[in-house]
Amino acid sequence: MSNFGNQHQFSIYQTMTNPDPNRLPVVYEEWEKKAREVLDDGPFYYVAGGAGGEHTMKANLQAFQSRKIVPRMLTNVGERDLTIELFGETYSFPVLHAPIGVQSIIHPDGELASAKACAELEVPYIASSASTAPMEEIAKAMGDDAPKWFQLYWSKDSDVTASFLKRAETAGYSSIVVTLDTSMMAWREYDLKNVYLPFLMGEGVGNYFTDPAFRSKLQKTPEEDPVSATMYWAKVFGNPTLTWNDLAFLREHTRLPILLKGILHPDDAKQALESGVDGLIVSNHGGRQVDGAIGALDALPLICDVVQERIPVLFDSGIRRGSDVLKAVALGAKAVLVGRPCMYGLAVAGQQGVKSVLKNIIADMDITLALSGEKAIRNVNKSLLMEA
Ligand SMILES: Cc1cc2nc3c(=O)[nH]c(=O)nc-3n(C[C@H](O)[C@H](O)[C@H](O)COP(=O)(O)O)c2cc1C
Ligand SMILES: CCCCCCC(=O)C(=O)O
Repeated sequence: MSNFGNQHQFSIYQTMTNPDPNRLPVVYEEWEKKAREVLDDGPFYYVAGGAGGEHTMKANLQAFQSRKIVPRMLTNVGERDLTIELFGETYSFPVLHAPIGVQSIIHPDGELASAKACAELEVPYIASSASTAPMEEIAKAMGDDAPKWFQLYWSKDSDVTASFLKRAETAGYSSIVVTLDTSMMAWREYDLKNVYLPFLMGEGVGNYFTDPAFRSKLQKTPEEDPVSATMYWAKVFGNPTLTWNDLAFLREHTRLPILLKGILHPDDAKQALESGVDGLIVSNHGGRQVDGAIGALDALPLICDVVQERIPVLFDSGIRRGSDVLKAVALGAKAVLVGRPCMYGLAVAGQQGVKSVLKNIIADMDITLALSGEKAIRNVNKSLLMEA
């Protein structure tokens, strides 16, 4: 049973009789609207926008709408258990903070605010390779006991990749999420229109500019010559030549569990199983990479059919409310990652905003679980759902 759940006894009455003193939004759409008010066009559309005509971004939300929960009655749901097990650890909820880079464009406290909000809630924070703050600072801000994972952008410079893996392990991260769908930036129409790419303004390079392997490749330090350092970053950030055979390199350089993020095709799930990775994250990067790609929730049951619970499958792309978490879990996800909603929380109210967004999703999930007739999130399965 989760401490957070026990301490706070999620109930709509409790929430209403103890209203948030800061009067932060509750409605997801209001967080987004308020974020729009506080952010300039460049940063707002960088976060909110997707690839191409944003068809996949819309398909992500549509995939949730087309599945309906069919609640069960008289099942004694007085006590709920929201905990899950992953890689030998017990986590309080089936909810993690998605890896999100360049958070300094959203709030001056950036990743440190988000990570601290997660630490307060016992929600694992996945620190992005493209964070503005270096991974060591994020880990320190969270504290030793807070659950933290590291997301790897697999650099063309293998010394940098190996160095990131070593640093993550030393800093106390407990799993490595390898994002496969972003070897290069997609065609993002709003960013092109706004001529806005945060990396070219020195955001999101905190892990690179502090990295000994990265620095050793430069003629002048990033402090002396940030332009040349940024050019080297652009050259080595991603590696579109990678193949499944290259995964052995990652295995050789870390003893931590490795999860592959961005899996959508069942044949890739088969390859992943053969390559011996420890987990998968079904994701289309929130519709930010391949416009026209399958809605992520539509891909989830296809991947879970192949995996057959041999390794954990996690999910992201479109989680907005508690019922979305339930639907993803019912379709086979062990846990979900929350992305854009946290960034709207960060924009509006920094650490408190991220905390509030995550707390609301978890409370909504707990109540919806109970009202659907289930008491343990780990027992939720596809019998909870019907296709509309
Ligand atoms: C502003 C922004 C930056 C992101 N940066 C990263 C990143 O650095 N690494 C990564 O693996 N995914 C990144 N993502 C993708 C998220 O991890 C996640 O897949 C996506 O946000 C899920 O879609 P949703 O936010 O619509 O639910 C980013 C997403 C956004 C919105
Ligand atoms: C050069 C591409 C960097 C992308 C890093 C951030 C990200 O993942 C995103 O979706 O934006």
